[in-house]
Amino acid sequence: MVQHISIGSNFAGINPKNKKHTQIFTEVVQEMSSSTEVEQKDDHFEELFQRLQPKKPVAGGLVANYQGVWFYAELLQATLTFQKHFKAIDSDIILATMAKSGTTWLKALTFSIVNRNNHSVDKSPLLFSNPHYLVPFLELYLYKDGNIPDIDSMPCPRILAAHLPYQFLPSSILDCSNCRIIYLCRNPLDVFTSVLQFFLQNGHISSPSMSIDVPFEEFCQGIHAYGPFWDHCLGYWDASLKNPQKVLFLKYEDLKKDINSSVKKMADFLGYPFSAEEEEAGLVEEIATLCSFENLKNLNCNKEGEIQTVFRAKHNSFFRKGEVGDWVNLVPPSMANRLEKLMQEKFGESGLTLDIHGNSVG
Ligand SMILES: Nc1ncnc2c1ncn2[C@@H]1O[C@H](COP(=O)(O)OS(=O)(=O)O)[C@@H](OP(=O)(O)O)[C@H]1O
Repeated sequence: MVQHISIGSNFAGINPKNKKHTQIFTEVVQEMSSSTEVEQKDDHFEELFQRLQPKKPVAGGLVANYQGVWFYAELLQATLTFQKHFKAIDSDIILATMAKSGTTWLKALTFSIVNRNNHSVDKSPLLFSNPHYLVPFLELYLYKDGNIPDIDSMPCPRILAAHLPYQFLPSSILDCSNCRIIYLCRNPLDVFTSVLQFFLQNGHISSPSMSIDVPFEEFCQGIHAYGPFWDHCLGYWDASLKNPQKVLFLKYEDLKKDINSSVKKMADFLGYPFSAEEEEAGLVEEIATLCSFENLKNLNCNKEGEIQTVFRAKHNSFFRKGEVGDWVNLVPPSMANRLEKLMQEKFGESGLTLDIHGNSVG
C-alpha cells in the first residue's frame, strides 16, 4: 500500500499562539510517521533477528547484537528502513545522542537557534509542543513500523534526531552531504540512572525496589539498546576529530556549566552565528532560559500527554531531574569506580575523557 501525504505546512508560517496552528506541529510529524509509504514487512526480518540470538536484559525487551550494536527488534527494523531510504541534503542538521544524554534539551536548543528569525522567543512553538515533535527521531519515530516518511516536504533546514551510532547513519549523511551533526554525550552513570528511571516511569520495568546489580552488569557489558556506550561516544568523537566542520561533539556537563557559551558554539557550528546586536539584546540568554529544564518541565505540553515512538513514553518522563551527578542516589561508589576504570580502559588513547563524578574534562 502506498499512501502519500504532502506536508505543506511551513513551520515558519505557524503562529504558536493559535491553538489550531500549534496542533499542526504535532499532527504534521505524527502524519509523517504514520501515513506515508509503508514498506512491506520483510518475512526474513524475524528470521534474521532470531539468528542473532537475542537476549532479554532485565530492563526493556529482547535485544540482539547486530554488527556490534545492541538493538530491540523494532529498532533494528526501523534502522534498516531508515538506512535504505533516507537521502540527506546539505542543509540537514542531525542531532545524535545515546538515549538519556540530554536529547530533548539539544532538540529544544537547536530548534530555537535555527528558527530564531521565524519566531520570537515568547512565541516559540516550544511553548506549545514537546520538543520531540518539533525535531522528530528518525529510526525511533519517522521510520518505525516500515514507514517511509515524505520528509522531502519538511521545511529546510530539516532538524532530525537519531540515537544511532555514527557508523549506522546512512551513507548519504556520512559521505555525500555537507549536513551537520551535533553529538551530545553525558557521563555514563547519569545515563544509566536516567534510563532506569525512565523505564520505571513509563512502566517498562515494574519494581522500583529492583536491584541494580544485573542491569549495571549488562551496562558494563554494553548490553543495552544502542550499546555499548563507549563505542557510541568514540564513533562520534573520532568523527569530530577527523571532520570538525561536520561533527560537533558536546558534553551535557559542559552545557550545564555554561549554557550561553554552548548556545553560541552551536550557532557558530551550524552557520547561524549570533550577531553583535542579537548578543547585546540578550537573545542567547533568552534561548537558554526558554530551553532550560525548569522552563520546559513546567509547560503544559510537557506535563501532559504521551508520545508513541517505537515505545510509548509520557511527555513528563523526558524531564526528571536534569542534574549532573544524580547517579549517587542509585549507584554505590564501588560500582561507580568500576565503570570509571572501564571507561578509561575503553577510551584509551583516544583523547576522550568523561569525568563520571560529574565534572567535565577533556
Ligand atoms: N532542558 C533540559 N536541561 C537539562 N536536562 C534536561 C533537559 N530536558 C531534559 N533533561 C534531562 O535529560 C534526560 C533525558 O534524556 P534525553 O532527553 O536524552 O531522553 S531521550 O533519549 O530523548 O529519551 C533526563 O535526565 P534525568 O533527569 O537525569 O533523568 C532529563 O531530565
